[in-house]
Amino acid sequence: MITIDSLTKRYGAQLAVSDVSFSCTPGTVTGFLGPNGAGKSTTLRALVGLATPTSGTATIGGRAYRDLPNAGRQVGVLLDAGAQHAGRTGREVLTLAALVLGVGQERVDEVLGRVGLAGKPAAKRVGNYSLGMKQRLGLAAALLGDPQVLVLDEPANGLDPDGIFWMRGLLRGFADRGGTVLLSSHLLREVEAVADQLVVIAGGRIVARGSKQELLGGRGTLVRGPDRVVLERALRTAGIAVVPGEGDGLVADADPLAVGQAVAAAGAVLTELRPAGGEGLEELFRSLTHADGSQQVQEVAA
Ligand SMILES: Nc1ncnc2c1ncn2[C@@H]1O[C@H](COP(=O)(O)OP(=O)(O)OP(=O)(O)O)[C@@H](O)[C@H]1O
Repeated sequence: MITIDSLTKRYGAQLAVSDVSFSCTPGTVTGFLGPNGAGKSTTLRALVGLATPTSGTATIGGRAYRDLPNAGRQVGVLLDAGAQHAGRTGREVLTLAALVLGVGQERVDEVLGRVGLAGKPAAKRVGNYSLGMKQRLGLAAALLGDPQVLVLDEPANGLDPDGIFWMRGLLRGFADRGGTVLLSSHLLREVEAVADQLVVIAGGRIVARGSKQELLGGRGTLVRGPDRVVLERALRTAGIAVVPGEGDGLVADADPLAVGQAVAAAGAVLTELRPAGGEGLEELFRSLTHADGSQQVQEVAA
């Protein structure tokens, strides 16, 4: 269990993180989302003892990271994949890490295979690795101690689509076996496919938090047709409440099957029928990641 409680971190006059609270439970993947400079890395660094909170706490299993006995056996951390020693081979990096952690050398081969670096890639110098290979090596190092918790900062950076798909499977499997995963990203869609819980940060503050279902699932069914008035009448006649949706759409308070049946019974025409929702968080996210880099912080119901 990861618990971030009223965490605030200042760097001089710069308030990097302000009163951030959330928790991550075993068996789940939590996506920690926010635009560049939002405070994700600072929060993760405070969690693993690399930044000292100005106030508040960040704990794992109720203890500060630096108070955990042999922390690497309990928490796998990947913060900066580029930080590996460029002159060592991938295998050497892991062999040294295994010595420090006190795990057997057979674990090195095991994790190399698990991240797809077994064989020739493991014998290459890290300086010659692509960013995607460095991410895989960083993940191998995080998994080496067979931890129950993973803390990963932008782990999909540099991975190609196959690599991203592979990583999702790995993280999902880790959580399904009871592990706790906290991963940061600045891309909503990247974590949506794997996370159960989402925490959105902007300008150092939490702006949305909840299960993926709550934040993206939305409620009701979005419908659109060539004649909005006819469509609305058909739904109301069937006893289905209707409110205006995005653009010229309508959001009906019923599941897609009931909505489709009501519309068919009235002989009305549909051009779109789908579960409503997601627009709120999408919209918030878009407004937080303007192309000009400006940020607007909005409070949304969490
Ligand atoms: N060591 C530091 N000294 C001064 N300011 C810092 C330091 N580290 C981070 N900051 C500032 O704190 C804020 C949050 O930065 P942080 O790196 O946590 O954001 P982030 O969400 O991880 O961004 P990115 O997606 O770009 O990595 C930024 O304004 C950043 O400039």
